[in-house]
Amino acid sequence: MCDKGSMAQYTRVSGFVGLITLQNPPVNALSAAVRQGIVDMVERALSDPIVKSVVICGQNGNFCGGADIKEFGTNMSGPPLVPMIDAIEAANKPVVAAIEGSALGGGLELALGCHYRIAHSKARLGLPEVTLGLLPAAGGTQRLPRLVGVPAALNLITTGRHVTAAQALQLGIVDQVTDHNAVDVAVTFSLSVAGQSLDARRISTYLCPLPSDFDALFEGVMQKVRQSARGAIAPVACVQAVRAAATLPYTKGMEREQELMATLFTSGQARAQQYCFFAQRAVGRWRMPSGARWETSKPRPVHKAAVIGLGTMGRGITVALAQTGLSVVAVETQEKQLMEAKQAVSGMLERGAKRHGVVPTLDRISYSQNIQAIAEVDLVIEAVFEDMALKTEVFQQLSAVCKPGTLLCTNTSALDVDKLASETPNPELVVGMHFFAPAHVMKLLEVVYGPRSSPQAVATAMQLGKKMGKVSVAVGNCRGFVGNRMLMPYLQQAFFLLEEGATPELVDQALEEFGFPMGVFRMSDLSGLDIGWRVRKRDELVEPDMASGKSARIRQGSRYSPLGDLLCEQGRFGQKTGRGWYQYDKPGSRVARSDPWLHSFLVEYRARHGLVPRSIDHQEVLERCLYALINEGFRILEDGIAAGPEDIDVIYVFGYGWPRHRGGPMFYAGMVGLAKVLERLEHYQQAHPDVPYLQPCSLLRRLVAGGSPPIHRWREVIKKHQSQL
Ligand SMILES: CC/C=C\CC(=O)SCCNC(=O)CCNC(=O)[C@H](O)C(C)(C)COP(=O)(O)OP(=O)(O)OC[C@H]1O[C@@H](n2cnc3c(N)ncnc32)[C@H](O)[C@@H]1OP(=O)(O)O
Repeated sequence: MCDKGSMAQYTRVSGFVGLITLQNPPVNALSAAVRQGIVDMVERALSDPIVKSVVICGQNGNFCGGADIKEFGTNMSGPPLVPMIDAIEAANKPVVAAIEGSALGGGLELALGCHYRIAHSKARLGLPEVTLGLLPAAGGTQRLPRLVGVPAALNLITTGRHVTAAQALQLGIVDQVTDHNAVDVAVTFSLSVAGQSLDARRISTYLCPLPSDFDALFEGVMQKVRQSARGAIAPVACVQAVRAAATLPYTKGMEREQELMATLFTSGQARAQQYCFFAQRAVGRWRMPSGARWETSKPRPVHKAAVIGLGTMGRGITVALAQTGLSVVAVETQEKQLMEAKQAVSGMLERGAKRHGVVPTLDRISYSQNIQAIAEVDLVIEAVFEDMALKTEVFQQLSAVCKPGTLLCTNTSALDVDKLASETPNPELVVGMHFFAPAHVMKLLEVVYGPRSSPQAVATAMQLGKKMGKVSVAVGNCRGFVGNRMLMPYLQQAFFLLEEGATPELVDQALEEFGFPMGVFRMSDLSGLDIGWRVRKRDELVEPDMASGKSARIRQGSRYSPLGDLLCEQGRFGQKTGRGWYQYDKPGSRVARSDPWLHSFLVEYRARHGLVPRSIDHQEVLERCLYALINEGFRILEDGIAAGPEDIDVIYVFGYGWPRHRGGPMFYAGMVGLAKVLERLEHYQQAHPDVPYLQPCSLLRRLVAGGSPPIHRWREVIKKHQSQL
């Protein structure tokens, strides 16, 4: 017997089992139609006198990816989840969840409403709502602590992390794990428990086990969450909801859960985080200005890759490649450096494998001092020192050594990929792969195409990025690409603020309260002030004589702050030298402390240049640093360097610490209001006419003139705007 019309299919199997299969590919999200289907099919199974037990599973080996996130911004219709799950739990026939693939969010909450849960060994479970700015409001915050205890529930709900089936079994979330077909196992199992009392199987009736250090536990978790969430409201609400589970009867706890969810559901933070979810997936559907796109560009197979240059970046890239299962040839010409790198790479692989309980992939890597060793690889990632002449030489060697068709990638954060490509006989095979340090940890990868890069080369780099677990964004070639190009006006404004009266502490505090993990000056101290100094020297911005006088603050016709250069001249390179914008106990130490020397230095500097310090508040810091950065984002869109605002936002959230609950710079601009951003830029530009970065971009003006359309409609405006430029 079978009903195929609905988005939950009903079949009677093994004579007496009602099998309900969710059917909403690709992840069987609980859309209104699916929920209606479940309600109808559960009712049908329970009212059929022949049916002794019920199994719920998902189509195509995937249980359920949770509520349909696309519905959140709409007028939601259809049966709500809570009464649907309560009805399943109240059923008088055993209901078993057969979990294959994922049981996430509402999907896991549905399973928690069932009387038993059987998972396939490869299944993954979790309550990731917090990452969407929400909490598990289909009873998840009330049932999970009752089932697994408060500490484990707090951990899972506030982090949103997924667990494996084995971990879920250990925690007590599932009753059984199988390597066989989970649906078949669940069907057999459901018959074996048919007729037995279900009193002890309804989680909502359990007493929540209370930890002895109850208050200390909640206080500790709340403190941790507030520190790491930096202004995000969902993790805090998650803690409050679990506390309700531990202190209130189930129905009262559910009321609290719903109340907290109501606040989150309509919040700007939830909208921002859900935007991030879809933006992260949208960047995979890349396209180039030539019209080449992800669907029509087939990647080349890559079985063997090489990394050239085993400094910090090369080592991280080698680890990331080996962890995908590729054979890697790691080349470093200096013997000492090669030996050190081998040791470091092995260590990173061993630690990573230990964390994941797997065998390290050391034997996938062969090390060599000889570039001839890469003759047979399918793809090379060059990661030598950031110097054009050196990279050009390496690329010429690569072209001579590699078999025809080998893809040549350069790991660079700023150099001209097109210029490098032009030095090779096959520029179509060249792309940039801008990794972020540490390369085996950071999620972001900018894949940089030049005008001559072939779509196939881009497709291959994008696919390789995905295999490495990266969020890869395809961007055009320009100075700094997307991320670092937008950082320039941000840094510049921070320097100017110091000249005008701010301190590094004030600027950093404003940015950290906004949600960045580190303010701009603490971040500069961490990455090293000498890096920017080297670039500015190369750009001939650093004057040999920093004598007093106004001319020292004008370079190439625009306002310039030599503050960073002056610090570097004093050997203050940041954490590594124990002094930078802050002071540190010793070189390499990470705890930044205010430095009276720096404050006196700023006072003297301002006096020398006739600058009268004024009081600067957090709002001005945020507006000047962030709006200047956003303005550059609009220029990037105007220039076609990024295909859409999602690309920029994903780069900033995954690579630059932009707080996810604020969606990314371009989304944030939309939230603030494009007209307001424009008005403030105009205001600051009038006050600082010698700062070109504050000159509002014409695309921003056009968007405002067009009534500030929502972000998903910007691409239409951009296209029109570009065609008229
Ligand atoms: C009352 C409120 C109660 C409950 C609240 C919730 O349940 S909120 C939702 C909680 N669930 C999640 O956060 C899970 C989100 N999904 C994922 O993490 C992954 O998609 C998943 C399930 C692990 C599968 O990963 P995979 O890499 O295989 O696929 P991908 O992520 O690319 O997704 C494929 C397409 O499915 C879309 N999608 C995924 N989940 C949902 C969802 N819950 N709702 C709507 N759409 C979803 C995703 O956007 C992809 O679409 P595409 O158009 O192909 O880009």
